[in-house]
Amino acid sequence: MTPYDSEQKRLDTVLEKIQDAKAKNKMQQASAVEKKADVESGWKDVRFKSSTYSSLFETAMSVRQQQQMLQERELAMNSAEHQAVVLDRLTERPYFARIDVQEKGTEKVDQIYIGLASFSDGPDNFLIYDWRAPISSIYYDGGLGKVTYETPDGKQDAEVSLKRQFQIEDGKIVTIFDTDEAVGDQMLLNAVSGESTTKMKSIVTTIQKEQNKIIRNTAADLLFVQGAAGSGKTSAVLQRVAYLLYRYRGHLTSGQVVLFSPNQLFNDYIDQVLPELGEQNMVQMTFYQYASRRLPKLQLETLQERFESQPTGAAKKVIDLKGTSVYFKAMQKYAQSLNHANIKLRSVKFRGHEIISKDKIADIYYSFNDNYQLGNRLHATKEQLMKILQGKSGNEVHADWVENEVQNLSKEQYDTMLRDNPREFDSDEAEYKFIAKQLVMRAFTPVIRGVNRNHFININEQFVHFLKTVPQLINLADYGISDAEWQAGVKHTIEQMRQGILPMSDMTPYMMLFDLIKGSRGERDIRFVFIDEIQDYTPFQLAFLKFSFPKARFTMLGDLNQAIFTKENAVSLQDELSQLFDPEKSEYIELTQTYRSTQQITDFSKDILIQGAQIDAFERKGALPTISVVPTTEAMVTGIVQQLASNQAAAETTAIITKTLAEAEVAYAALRDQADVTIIRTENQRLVPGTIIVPAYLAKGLEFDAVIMWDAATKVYHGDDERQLVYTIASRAMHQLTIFAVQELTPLLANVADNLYEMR
Ligand SMILES: Nc1ncnc2c1ncn2[C@@H]1O[C@H](COP(=O)(O)OP(=O)(O)OP(=O)(O)O)[C@@H](O)[C@H]1O
Repeated sequence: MTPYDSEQKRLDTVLEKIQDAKAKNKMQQASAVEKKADVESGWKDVRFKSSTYSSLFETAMSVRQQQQMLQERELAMNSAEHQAVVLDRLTERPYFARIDVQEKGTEKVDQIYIGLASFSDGPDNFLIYDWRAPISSIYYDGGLGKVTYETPDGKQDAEVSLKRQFQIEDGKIVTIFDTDEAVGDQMLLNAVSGESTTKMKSIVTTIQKEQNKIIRNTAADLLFVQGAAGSGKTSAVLQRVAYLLYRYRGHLTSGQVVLFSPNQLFNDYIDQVLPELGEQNMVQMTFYQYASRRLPKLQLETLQERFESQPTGAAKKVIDLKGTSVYFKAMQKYAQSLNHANIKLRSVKFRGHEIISKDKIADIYYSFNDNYQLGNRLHATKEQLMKILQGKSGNEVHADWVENEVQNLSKEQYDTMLRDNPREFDSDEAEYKFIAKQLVMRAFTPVIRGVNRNHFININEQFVHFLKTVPQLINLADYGISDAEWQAGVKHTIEQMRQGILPMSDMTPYMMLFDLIKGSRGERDIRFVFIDEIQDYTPFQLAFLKFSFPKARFTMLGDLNQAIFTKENAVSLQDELSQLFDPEKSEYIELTQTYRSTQQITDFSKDILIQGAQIDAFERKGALPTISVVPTTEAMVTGIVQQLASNQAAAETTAIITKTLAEAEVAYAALRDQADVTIIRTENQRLVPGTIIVPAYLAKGLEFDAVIMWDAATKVYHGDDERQLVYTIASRAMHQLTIFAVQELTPLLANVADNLYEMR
């Protein structure tokens, strides 16, 4: 029998067993549904009686029991349902690889078939191994011969005698491919040659050795991945989430994994990968969304505003300082000092009148001894304030307004207030008192809530006070900032805050200061935090995130070549991180091989950079990028329309990438009557199939078959600090890169070697 025949025979057997399992699963599901229906009918027996406290308690118990039973049944049903989904998936594609392994010390050679999920027809008889199982790692890690792999019990030695890859379609083996390398190049080429879609796909069959390291790392507190554009950072990290959910099954849920992504479009782009792998998506958000959730009342500067404001001179220096770890430390020092003086307060008011003055609150706040931490101090202050409020509310019963309100109650209102209370009072006075007390309590509720929510801390004033104190905490001259320049910055922030706006550079410090005053202990439930495009975060933001998720392990991905916001700061990022995380528990991995683009596009993009990190193109041939310098915008539009038609004929999805939103609008106005185009204006928009027009800062992390760069002229891209932006734009293209410039090509592209592009 040829290997092909014997593999097909085995496949037939496995598929049959999967069918059997499906039939069994159907029965389990039916019985789970039945049981759930039984429980649901039990609701009829739950009586709602509430005339006395004890019967209320009894009802609650019985409801609780019903809920618990329902939950259990639902769980059984879900796991049966989940199993059904897994079985369906396995029917479609049972496995994609096989390795023959002999573990050290044993005689037997095991045939390990690897697929998206495990499948066994009896205890310990695995017909398919999950790609995340410890032994499956061998497949990704190396070729034939001696190998070592990690198991939960430590390292295991083994010998690999066969590595085989399969392509299976509709239950038939289409190709078999034996290899002695990690993952055969041919297979990888097949995988990356496909056309782009609006959704990212999983890379489970072709994970590369270096990526496998990222995916399976469980030891590091900080895993830092530097990788060129298109080197599969995002892909690896999504596989890593799937791996972690598998590895810590039962102890980790997808809700305890957070991914900070560059923009909402990117969230959209990647949201199918985990479901495709049979897992639920983790929590995904942008830093901006995170901040907005925490500061709902303030209007935060948006990505567009941040990108397009491009401050220079002193303003830029001030902003840069606010992103440093020095600033972070200064803030911590400042917060400490609040234990002794300068806490900014607001009086507590009741019905428009001050009932506890700022001075009184300050007296309380500073009445606790020196070893109180800020959090305890605040807590103890709150307790005192509550006591005071309790006393005040007792006295308030006799106030005139209460008497007035009691008089003005309608009969319905009055009766509602008496509901569930014995109607007989000893005296009219007792009844009056009862009603009055309720009115007072109702009026005090917002006051109590306000105290509970720390409204007596004047965080805005406190923040401004911090800003004003900075010159005493940091030697501004070290950052080339004069006192006057700093004060001008403070003034700007105050003006913005008066309008309810918080500038981007103040956003994180503001949250941090409030957290410090509250003694916040962070979100301790979150176990893994992923940050994509790390080069766009400031050291302050990273320190803040570490503080906000104290129990989490961090995976940070970035490409220092693509730092479009922080620019030159990016290089020092690694040093900064070593201050935040124990170097012993930090791991740095570099991905240099790129998969996204053709060799021609990668070589071209690479040449845009000066002193860029290493980039190795994957050998996939394509057309040279083209550059057209045209006399007018009209000529550019004509050229783009032609290019779009030719891309469309080749079934390539195109993105027209502009520098700013304003340019995107110009492009859209010029093109919309001549071609079918959609403009992406904000990060909250959905990605759609077809040609899109998008500003560069929203295209981060995305990829397209073809990219057309809108107006790469000198007047648009002038500064050397825009080099990374140009690189980011060029590296979004998979197969085709077309660049237009009106009148004069930007010097940032003029230096690219002549043989790397075609001039049109
Ligand atoms: N091992 C792999 N097998 C097949 N395809 C891969 C592999 N790794 C990456 N790719 C593909 O390469 C492309 C780029 O990957 P990805 O978007 O993860 O890169 P990235 O490093 O996050 O890029 P960027 O920094 O530019 O956002 C994707 O289409 C992805 O599917």
